[in-house]
Amino acid sequence: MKLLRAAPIIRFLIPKLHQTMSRSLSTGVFQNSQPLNYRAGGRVQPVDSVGQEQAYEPSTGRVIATFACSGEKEVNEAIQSAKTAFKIWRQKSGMERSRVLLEAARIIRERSEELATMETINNGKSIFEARVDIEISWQTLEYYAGLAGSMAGQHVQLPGGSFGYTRREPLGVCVGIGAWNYPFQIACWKSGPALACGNAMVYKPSPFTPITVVLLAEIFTEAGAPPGLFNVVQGAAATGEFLCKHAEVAKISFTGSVPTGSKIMEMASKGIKPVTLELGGKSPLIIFSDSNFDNAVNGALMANFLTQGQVCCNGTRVFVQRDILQKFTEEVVKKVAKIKIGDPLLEDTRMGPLINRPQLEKVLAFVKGAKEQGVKVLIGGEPYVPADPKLKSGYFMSPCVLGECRDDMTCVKEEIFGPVMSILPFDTEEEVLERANNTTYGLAAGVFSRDIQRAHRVAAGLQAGMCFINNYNVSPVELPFGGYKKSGFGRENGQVAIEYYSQLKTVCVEMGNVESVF
Ligand SMILES: NC(=O)C1=CN([C@@H]2O[C@H](COP(=O)(O)OP(=O)(O)OC[C@H]3O[C@@H](n4cnc5c(N)ncnc54)[C@H](O)[C@@H]3O)[C@@H](O)[C@H]2O)C=CC1
Ligand SMILES: C[N+](C)(C)CCCC(=O)O
Repeated sequence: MKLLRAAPIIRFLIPKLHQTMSRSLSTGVFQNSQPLNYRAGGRVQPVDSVGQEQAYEPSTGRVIATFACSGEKEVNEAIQSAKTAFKIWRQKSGMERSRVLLEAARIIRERSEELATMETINNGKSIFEARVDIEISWQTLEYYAGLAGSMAGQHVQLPGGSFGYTRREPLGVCVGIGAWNYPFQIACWKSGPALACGNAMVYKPSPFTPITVVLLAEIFTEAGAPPGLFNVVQGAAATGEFLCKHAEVAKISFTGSVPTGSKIMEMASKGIKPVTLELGGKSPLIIFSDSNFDNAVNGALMANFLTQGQVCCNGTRVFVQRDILQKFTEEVVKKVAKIKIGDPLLEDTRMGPLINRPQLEKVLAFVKGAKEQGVKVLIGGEPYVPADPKLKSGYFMSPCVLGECRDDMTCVKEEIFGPVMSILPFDTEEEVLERANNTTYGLAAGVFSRDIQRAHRVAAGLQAGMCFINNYNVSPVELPFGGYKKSGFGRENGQVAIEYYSQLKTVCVEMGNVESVF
């Protein structure tokens, strides 16, 4: 059982366990030729537009898709398409919805190599990681398929034979707005519970990663979803705003940065629409000297370098108890030096390029600023040019570890969203807890210790929605995920996500006569 849950990570760490499948695509060849909008059960060109965007293959810098950003009319078309499907879908029993989700999960599993390849081409993460993302994605749909059949209300007996009952009802047309770091997985984290509860969805991926979400839309249709149940519009902020302001949208679920989250909440407030916000973080990872040393080192790597460090829940502030600081730092640096950077579609690559040039420049500027503030760059933090000539225009950098950091430095306070780990020494539990919590964010946190009482005590004291003990960045779909403080609110995954995609109706039934007071 334990092994099953840990399967993605084990595969990640022990590559040979995964069967290499033949792949028709290699880096530097994919070119999108199909429409990227999806509504009423098919790919369409948008009926109007607000500008144009280009999507890149980050490992080569090539443009792989040029597309129109959906305008107000197209957004409305997608919402009307969702409304049509909602009328059919809301009438289905939980078991009927479950079957569609299970079939979608099966198709994703069957096509996982193709989906992982496309995710790698458009996002830049290594094929190894993309496979894990796809695995988490179908597991999400399976999990919510499992819950769909058992969603139920409550029956309450009242005096005189009267009674009441509650019905768990869908919200209607839900909007999902996604980030570029986990394009397919984020779409599954949102659509899984949304559809299980009987809603329809209009989804807007990040304009940097428009490709794989449309494949998900096709998969839902193939799995038997009514046309319009899951629609895709493409574009950036303007398209997102049309969605958030639309009167017929019942709920918005957003993953992205804090400033955008704040704007979305503001727009949603005008229509009294509920929102789920999965925002950024600057999460602490606390390593006590009594930890299992190798696990702690591996935990710090998992907390910082997945998806080139572009992960909202990354544990980028690594607090290390002073007596093991030197040994820990040396071991981390030794392991970081071995991370294989390069073509993300190659089996042995563990780090691909960042998402785009501005992101690369932003991250390198953080490292430069950190140096100016007095940190010691222990390794990396430089642009990286792979030997393969086709990768010379890719957005690569070497993974970076910063030593001699202080809590007041910019690199320790701000979300970098790149492969940069800051190491900070500490002495006592009380001190480290206070420093760990001294941030406006609260998405995740981690603690490594062999002292179980201390580990649980520290986890209880950490102001973060997702706390890991003796591991980091595993994400079983069964467990709720979401933030405290400015990292957002609402939860994805776990049973609780149902609460965020449904509403409760109370029906009060009188079995006697109406006793009027008039
Ligand atoms: N917490 C997380 O998982 C993520 C955090 N970030 C952080 O945000 C920084 C900027 O990345 P972006 O992709 O620009 O993030 P963003 O927050 O601007 O974009 C996320 C999504 O929101 C959409 N969007 C942007 N403005 C909008 C608006 N006014 N109304 C509705 N939708 C809107 C975007 O098109 C995208 O689909 C990154 O460097 C990183 O620091 C980015 C992506 C994910
Ligand atoms: C899968 N995991 C835990 C590494 C990251 C998921 C959160 C995100 O969208 O950044």
